[in-house]
Amino acid sequence: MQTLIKTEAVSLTGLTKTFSTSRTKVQAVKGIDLQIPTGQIVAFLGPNGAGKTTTIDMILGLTKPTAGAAKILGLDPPQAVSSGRVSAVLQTGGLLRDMTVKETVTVIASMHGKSDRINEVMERTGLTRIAKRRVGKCSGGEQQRIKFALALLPDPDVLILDEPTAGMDVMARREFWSTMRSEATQGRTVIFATHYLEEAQNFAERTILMSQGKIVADGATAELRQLISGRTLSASFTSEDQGEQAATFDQSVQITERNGSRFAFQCQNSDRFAAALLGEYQAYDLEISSPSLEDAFIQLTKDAS
Ligand SMILES: Nc1ncnc2c1ncn2[C@@H]1O[C@H](COP(=O)(O)OP(=O)(O)OP(=O)(O)O)[C@@H](O)[C@H]1O
Repeated sequence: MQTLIKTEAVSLTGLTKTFSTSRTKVQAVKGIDLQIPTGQIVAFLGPNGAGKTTTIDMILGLTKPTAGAAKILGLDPPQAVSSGRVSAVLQTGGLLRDMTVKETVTVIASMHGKSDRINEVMERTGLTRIAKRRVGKCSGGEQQRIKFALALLPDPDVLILDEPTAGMDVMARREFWSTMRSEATQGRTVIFATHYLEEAQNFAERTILMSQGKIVADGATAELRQLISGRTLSASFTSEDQGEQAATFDQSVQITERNGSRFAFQCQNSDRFAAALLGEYQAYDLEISSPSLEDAFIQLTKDAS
């Protein structure tokens, strides 16, 4: 009987990268172990300097790991990339400014032997209407879309995108993700790095949280959402006693900061608590905020240690 072994799209073992400069050593990635099955849509989420780009560069074979290994589709990165089964949209890497959008797509398509896909890919990535524009005249967001089109030309099995919406406004971002959604079908693996929790929430089924070169959480995006679903409410009271009283509203309420008669609380049921603060507890100057990604990282890193 034949045994079918399913190849992982990406497999990282003890992946480590240390950059040495004349003065210091920066441990950008600190021993990551990770398996991404084919067909999964995965977000690498993390603040600046978390190690997302370095990890992606190692997956693509653009940087050599200091220790450990990266495999993509069961192959060494350079082999996988040259097979045309892996494409990337990177932050760096320029386009030729004097060429038009259509010329750019045409040149790369002919290099891949995919000239038949030019019109389809341009249409799908919304480039048809700016086909004659010179690349140098395109906005940052439009240039990102050109890179995206180039990455789609070979019809790759694995698509890797490093902050693909950098430089796009809210509308352009929305449009980009709606195009992406239709591209992420038929078993294509999509891995993207982002700073935006919202992008991970809306698009990825799995989110890998990175902080300071390590994975601090890895799971279904919906679970992550739960984890940071609480709210912070800040309010002023007529007396400190009133603020302390308010903290007894329910078990989820915790005082996180106090400054005289101004208090900050964390709680789960923010709507009900806000109503009680303004009514029952006679609070004023109420502010409600969601925990930032940074807050979540601090919490998760604390939990992990
Ligand atoms: N070539 C390099 N030489 C020295 N340090 C580097 C180099 N590349 C990255 N680093 C450092 O490694 C750490 C991780 O950087 P990396 O770019 O991977 O993070 P990131 O999560 O992608 O951040 P961003 O969201 O800002 O792109 C940072 O501290 C960065 O300064």
